[in-house]
Amino acid sequence: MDRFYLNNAGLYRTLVDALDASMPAPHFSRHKASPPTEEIVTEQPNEDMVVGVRIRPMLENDLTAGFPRAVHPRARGVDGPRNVDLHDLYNHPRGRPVLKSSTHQSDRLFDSEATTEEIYTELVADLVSFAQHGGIGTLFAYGQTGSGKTFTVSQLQRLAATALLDDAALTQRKIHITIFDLAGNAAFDLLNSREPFPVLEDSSGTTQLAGAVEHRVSTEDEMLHLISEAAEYRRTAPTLKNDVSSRSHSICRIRIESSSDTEDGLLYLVDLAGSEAARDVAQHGADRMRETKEINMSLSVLKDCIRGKAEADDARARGPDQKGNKIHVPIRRSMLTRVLKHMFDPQASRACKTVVIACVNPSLADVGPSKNTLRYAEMLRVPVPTSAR
Ligand SMILES: Nc1ncnc2c1ncn2[C@@H]1O[C@H](COP(=O)(O)OP(=O)(O)OP(=O)(O)O)[C@@H](O)[C@H]1O
Repeated sequence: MDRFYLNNAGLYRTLVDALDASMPAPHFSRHKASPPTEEIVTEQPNEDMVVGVRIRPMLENDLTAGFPRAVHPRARGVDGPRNVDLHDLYNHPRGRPVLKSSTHQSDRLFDSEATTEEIYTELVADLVSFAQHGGIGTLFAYGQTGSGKTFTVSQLQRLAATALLDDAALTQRKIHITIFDLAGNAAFDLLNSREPFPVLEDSSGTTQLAGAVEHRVSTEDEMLHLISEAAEYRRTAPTLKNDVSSRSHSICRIRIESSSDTEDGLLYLVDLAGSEAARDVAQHGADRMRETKEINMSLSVLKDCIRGKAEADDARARGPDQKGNKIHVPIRRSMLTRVLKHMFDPQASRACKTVVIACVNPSLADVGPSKNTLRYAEMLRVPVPTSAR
């Protein structure tokens, strides 16, 4: 496929340049929330579940190989700067290759030149403050291997550490950090030499990280040091797209002790394992194939849980006779969703806010996985009703 793209790079550029950027491209259908009821219900984006897209810059090896850029922010003024255009090239059996374009929606878009500081300010600072006030804030970075997830999350961890330990009011409160890896059905403590530990459920159904060491931190330097130590222990393996690809989900959990009787605030920063195409692992044998299958399964369960919870909330907000309680959220189907059960459990009482950053590599070489990432991101967006009369 790479050869096909490179051989037709000139034609591809001509076809993309000839497009009218102000016209919306046909976009993939997005799964809608529940069908309308007799009441009039207006919808707005779900503020508790924000989906952003980060387009990483083209890297030196994409540019030197000659791959054009295939992912672009939609021109401002038509459907706003939040949407992304993606142009793929298809081999036509009876003629020259044809361009197939699609537009994908997001709540917030960060193009290649955006800095992680901007992402922090616009999306993550709110989660940190929410956790400081006793809520549970969770950030996920999702995307194909080599799309910039680890780059993004590692910088966000540092920015969050600075914000938390810079805050004078908070220095009175105790802050604890745990960083661990989930690979298949096993959990490993990245702040204890990658020691495995069990994930258990207590009698009240709450997930417990039995044996994972929680470190109390009092200064920014202490926290940054622990974050660097954990990065050293992360499980990585080379893929076609990334020499140090993360083959596990890495979870940084920061607990902020409450100063009153209320529950402690929690902040989860999750760097998900790269969704990797089968062709990337084919040359690495059966173990890697199994690992990739497990990763893709857990990412699919994560999507089902995020959607299931949002749909249950949505149905409940639409009225008591809706089927909110009957929507199945498959929390138990993967270790990742069991660990993050608090987010998905329709019966959970604690307030949660979630941000997903879908990371994409803009190169034409990765256009297929980028499309999958953008579709995945769209599926996580479940609008909420704002009013009913
Ligand atoms: N916004 C960015 N600016 C500059 N370089 C970036 C950016 N995002 C990613 N990169 C670079 O791209 C490469 C791949 O990034 P990274 O390792 O974060 O990908 P990943 O999505 O975590 O991959 P995997 O899932 O395989 O672990 C790295 O060399 C990283 O430095």
